[in-house]
Order: sequence, then structure tokens, then C-alpha cells
Amino acid sequence: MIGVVSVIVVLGSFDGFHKGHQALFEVARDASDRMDMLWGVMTFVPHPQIVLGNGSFVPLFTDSERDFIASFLNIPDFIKIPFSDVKDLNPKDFIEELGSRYKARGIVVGENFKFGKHRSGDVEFLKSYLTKKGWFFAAIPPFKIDGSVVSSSLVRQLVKKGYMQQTEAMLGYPYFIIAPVTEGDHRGRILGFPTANLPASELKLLPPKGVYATAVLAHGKWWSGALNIGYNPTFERGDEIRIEVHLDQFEGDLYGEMIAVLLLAQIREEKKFESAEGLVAQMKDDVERIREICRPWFYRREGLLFSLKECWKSYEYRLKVTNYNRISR
Ligand SMILES: Cc1cc2nc3c(=O)[nH]c(=O)nc-3n(C[C@H](O)[C@H](O)[C@H](O)COP(=O)(O)O)c2cc1C
Ligand SMILES: Nc1ncnc2c1ncn2[C@@H]1O[C@H](COP(=O)(O)OP(=O)(O)OP(=O)(O)O)[C@@H](O)[C@H]1O
Repeated sequence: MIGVVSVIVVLGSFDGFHKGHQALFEVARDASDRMDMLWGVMTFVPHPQIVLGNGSFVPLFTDSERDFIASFLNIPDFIKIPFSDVKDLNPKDFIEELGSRYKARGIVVGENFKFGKHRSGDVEFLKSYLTKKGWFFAAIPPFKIDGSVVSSSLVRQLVKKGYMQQTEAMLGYPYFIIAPVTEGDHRGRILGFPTANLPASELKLLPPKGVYATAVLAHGKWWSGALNIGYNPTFERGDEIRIEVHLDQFEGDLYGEMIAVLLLAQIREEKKFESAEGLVAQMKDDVERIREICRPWFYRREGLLFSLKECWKSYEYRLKVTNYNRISR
């Protein structure tokens, strides 16, 4: 990062970037313009809860998905520091490290931010210590939607319940999966609904089993997509979770291609059908329903879709395929 120029740093764990985080970015962006400094987001890898938690933490976004949102949100510098380098530092040493190693001269956090050994550093400490040092400092009050404080934990709870519209409201964009298309059992084509299969990752939180209306970016275009997450009980395929999406009106080959799937709404649960014909009749209805959901959504969020597509084009995403499933440590 950043050479000799001073930087205003937005600090936190950042499992993805929700609207509360975006409020912090606005403050940092504005201050950096006024004070002729750079700004950037600084986070810890792996996510502190992976290190400190009880092993059950699954993040919303993979590393490369988070890089994509950082680029989409025009974050000029996204700095990832090994959590092990800083987790035992006391608050004062942590700040000194940011100053000497990263040229930080300003900090923006939320009012509830805690850091350093035993989480002993807080906003009170930052305010007095940074004022003495002459750094810029801002602590932002909790950003709320409908009375609830927006947080990554809350977004994780919403995703786990399959509440995709509420998730979109908190993030400012729909929850999404970016992954390379892999081979399925090639039965979809025979059923009349070919699907792009996506690998599951233990580093990616999935919503519950079921069928979802999605917007899919593939072959440089947006498509309405019918996504199924589940075990395909009709065909008794065992206990390996499957993630597969049928792109409405798409004809062609997607194997190996990286695609982005935005989850807009859950439309039903996955079911066991008595016959393949029963499933096919249901899938026809699913696709109709999904068209009805996608049409107005695409219209309403045309600007978002355009920006995401532009970002995708300029982003060297294909190069990141090898990083899929990996977390930086
Ligand atoms: C929109 C949609 C809905 C689906 N719903 C179910 C379902 O309710 N029950 C089920 O067993 N499989 C369901 N599936 C999964 C199909 O069984 C699966 O797509 C098919 O077996 C083809 O799999 P393949 O791509 O691995 O060949 C659904 C798939 C899609 C695209
Ligand atoms: N709703 C919010 N309003 C203002 N600041 C916030 C909000 N949520 C988080 N922040 C701030 O954004 C930075 C990064 O947040 P972080 O990802 O650590 O918290 P979080 O979203 O509350 O996540 P979690 O729920 O996993 O603790 C921190 O400085 C934090 O205080």
C-alpha cells in the first residue's frame, strides 16, 4: 500500500461491506478529500472470529468476493493484515504500528468498535490518544434500518433464514455467490432445465435449502436465474449439498466460467417429487414465478446491475479462480 502518503484508515473485521460500513467510507472519503490524504479500509485475515470463535463461524463472503465488493464500492485501498500480527498488541502499540508501517494519520470506526489485546481499545481511548497525536479521528453512531443496528452478524442471521430482501436492504445490494461453473450429472438438460452447478465452500455462508429467484451475470450479460440449493431428494443423491442455477433463455456452455449469482428472493422449499415429471412441472412454475420477480427488480435496480457489470469487466476476476475456497492467512 500507499508509499509515503498519509492515509485515513477505516478499521474493522468487515465480513463483507454493509450499509453501516458504507456510512464510514463516506466519512473517510470526504475527510481524505478535504485533508489531501488517501483513505483505505484495513481489516484482519483471517476474520478474527475464525481465530477466536468456537469453530462454527462461516463468513458471508469469500476473500475474492469481498475484493469484488471493495472494487465495486470504489475503495481505493483494501489492506489486509494478518490477525496474528496484531491480536496481542495493546491499543497503543497497535496504533503506533499503523502509523509506522502503514502511514496511517487518521482513523474512522463505528462507535462500538473494540480492538487490541482482550478488546481493551475503544473509542474513548482512540479519541484521546489520536487527538494528542494530531491524527484525524471520527467515530460514527450506529447506522440503523427500521430501528435495527445493521451489522454483519445480523446479515448472517438473515441469510441463514433465507430472508433475502431484508439482506439486500442491509447490504445495499443482494447477497451473492461468485464461483466457477462445474459439471453436474448432466440430467438437467434431459429434464429441459440445464443448470450451471457451483461448488460449495466451507468459507461461504449459504441460505437454507430451497429455490431462489436470482440475477445471474454470465457471458457478459444479466439473466433471470432459477437457483436450487439442496440435495435433489427426487434423485436420492446423498448428503452432498448442490448449488445449481438455470438461466432463463440462455443457450450455450458455461463450464469453467466464473459467474455471479445475486439472490433476490426465496420462492419455495426443496421437495421430493414422486417422479421426474412432477419435478419438471414444478420447475416450469418456478421459472414463471422467477420471471415475475426478476422483471420489476431488474427495472428497479438497473443502475446497480450496470455498475456491477462494469466492475466485473474491469476486474481481473478470471485470474482469481484459483483463489476460490481459499482464505488468506
Ligand atoms: C428451479 C429448480 C428447482 C428445483 N427443485 C428441486 C426440488 O424441489 N427437488 C429436487 O429433488 N430437485 C430439485 N431441483 C434439482 C434438480 O433435481 C436438478 O437440477 C436435476 O437433477 C439436474 O441436476 P444436474 O445438473 O446435476 O444434472 C431443482 C432445480 C432447479 C433448477
Ligand atoms: N451499523 C453500523 N454503524 C456504524 N458503524 C458500524 C456499523 N456496523 C459496523 N460498524 C463499524 O464498522 C467497522 C467494521 O465493522 P465490523 O465488521 O467489525 O462490525 P460488524 O458489522 O458489527 O460485524 P459483526 O456483527 O460481525 O461484529 C467498525 O469500525 C464498526 O464499529
